[in-house]
Amino acid sequence: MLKIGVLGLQGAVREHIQSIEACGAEGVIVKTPAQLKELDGLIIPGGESTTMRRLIDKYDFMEPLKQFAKENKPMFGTCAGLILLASEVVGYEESHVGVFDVTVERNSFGRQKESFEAELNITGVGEDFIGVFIRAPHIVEVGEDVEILSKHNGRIVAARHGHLLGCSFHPELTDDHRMTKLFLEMVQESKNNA
Ligand SMILES: NC(=O)CC[C@H](N)C(=O)O
Repeated sequence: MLKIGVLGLQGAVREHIQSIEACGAEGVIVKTPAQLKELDGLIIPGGESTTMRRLIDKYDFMEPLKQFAKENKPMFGTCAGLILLASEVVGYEESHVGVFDVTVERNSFGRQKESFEAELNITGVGEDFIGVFIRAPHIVEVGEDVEILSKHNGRIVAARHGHLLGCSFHPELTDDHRMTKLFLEMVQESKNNA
């Protein structure tokens, strides 16, 4: 059985665990860097990226997270998690984990649209996926080898680069587990290749 961790420092952790379990994998709440060693894949959840970053530093997660990506272990960042994985964040000099070759902009859907739902078509997932956007970032630009999976109103809201996946919205907040399933397929693929 695949073992998927959810970084458990802050944010929508439990909902991701439920989605992972609904897809038939084992979900683990990750509280210490040592736990990363036993995982096949890791989800960085939505929440508040600045708070999560502070906790990543406080609990010495930064190097182990970079190492995890370097070992080609799949990572999936949702909303704030996407911001944490991105190689560039608009308006900030430094990225956070910085392993995902995309530029993101925070809170980029405007004040009047702090939170909304939208029907999305997502490559590899399907049509009519309800994306829940909460003070969501969007992807401004992607690197050469990054595949754009979905756009909303012309803005990129999901992308994949090899073993890395990111989306602007919160797939764990609906009962539609197709996005989690896509990630689990990536994890299985990477495990088969290892
Ligand atoms: N729902 C979310 O994860 C919001 C992300 C938040 N706006 C941030 O910048 O971290």
